[in-house]
Amino acid sequence: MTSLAVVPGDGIGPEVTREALRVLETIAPAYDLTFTTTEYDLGARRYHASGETLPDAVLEEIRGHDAILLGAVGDPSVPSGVLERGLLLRLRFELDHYVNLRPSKLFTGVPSPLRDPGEIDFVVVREGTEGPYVGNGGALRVGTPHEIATEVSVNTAFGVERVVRDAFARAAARPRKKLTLVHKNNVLVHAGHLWSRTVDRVAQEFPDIAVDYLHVDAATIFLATDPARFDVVVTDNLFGDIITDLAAAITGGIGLAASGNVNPDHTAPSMFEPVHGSAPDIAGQSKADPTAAILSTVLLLDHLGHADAAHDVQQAAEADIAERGSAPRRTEEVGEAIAARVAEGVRVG
Ligand SMILES: NC(=O)c1ccc[n+]([C@@H]2O[C@H](COP(=O)([O-])OP(=O)(O)OC[C@H]3O[C@@H](n4cnc5c(N)ncnc54)[C@H](O)[C@@H]3O)[C@@H](O)[C@H]2O)c1
Ligand SMILES: CC(C)[C@H](C(=O)O)[C@@H](O)C(=O)O
Ligand SMILES: [Mg+2]
Repeated sequence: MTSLAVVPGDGIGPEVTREALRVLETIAPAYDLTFTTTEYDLGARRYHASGETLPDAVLEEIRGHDAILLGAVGDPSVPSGVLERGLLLRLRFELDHYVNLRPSKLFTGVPSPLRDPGEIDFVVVREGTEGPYVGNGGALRVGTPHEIATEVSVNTAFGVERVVRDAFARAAARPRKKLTLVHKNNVLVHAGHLWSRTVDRVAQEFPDIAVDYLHVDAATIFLATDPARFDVVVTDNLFGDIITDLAAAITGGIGLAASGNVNPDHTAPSMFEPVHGSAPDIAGQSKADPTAAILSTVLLLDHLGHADAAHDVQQAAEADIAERGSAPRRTEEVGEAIAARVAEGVRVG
């Protein structure tokens, strides 16, 4: 019995989460899995009704689950940052999701905007609990011409080392055995040198891994011109946020990009969600591609130790992606098609 906390959230979040759950329910019987789901009404509606973003008691309830499936958070009716920080980042921080795992693969049949993309298959290991995201800042003389705003990036030896170790272990398990540190150590010398020194030190324990370094600005050049050079990328919270939207764009779009907020030590449930946001511009119109949410369930299944089930869902999604034409499909059509392929694969297998 696997207990899932489900946070559909805002905008297209509920639309894509519904399809992800449909696929999980389809794969479950083939592997004798049982998912019990508890849905949490968190996001803009709750905020307007009660002023709450993530009450402590709800956080503790969520903590009691095996994993979390999240849709997206954020709404134009709520001041920017309230839900993003108060709900999404709070979950990542409180549940110690220090590995934000974001795989990027150019699937067969997907047109890349790059003229000559080559083979794109890399994973970004984005630090998830530190950096400029920690909320260490403030503003003075707000609204005056003399306003001063700070947002201090916090990087600890402990936090950097644990995510760097995780990235090396992932690189060691992949055939190309390459790790690229992406930072900006020519300018952000305090944080950057901590990251570089940590990578150099941990590298000594992984002599088979080829280690590379790119400044983040140059990394965007290579993501657009030679993405095949990347295998495992390790980077800080903010750089990882930015380069993974670019990574999604070069591999067919944000509708295909999955992520896991992973607590590798299993001291709290990990959380799986598409890389994209609540997309208010298309919300409520069944236009959202649920593939990213469905591929996030692959990461969820893998994390919970159900590699075979994960493989089946991945295959079903990739088969659908390979054969989808350019005609727009409704959100539920895509979910139903992938679920049907899961069911078919299950029957055949
Ligand atoms: N993890 C999250 O919950 C998360 C991630 C990013 C942004 N956000 C929040 O979402 C809100 C909107 O942010 P944004 O506009 O910068 O980013 P966004 O990812 O929501 O949308 C960017 C563009 O991509 C499109 N898009 C996104 N997902 C899609 C899908 N599944 N299928 C088809 N098209 C899709 C949107 O229509 C939009 O044009 C903000 O409140 C932001 O803070 C939340
Ligand atoms: C909404 C925001 C807090 C979030 C982030 O910056 O991590 C989002 O952009 C993402 O990529 O998951
Ligand atoms: Mg982002």
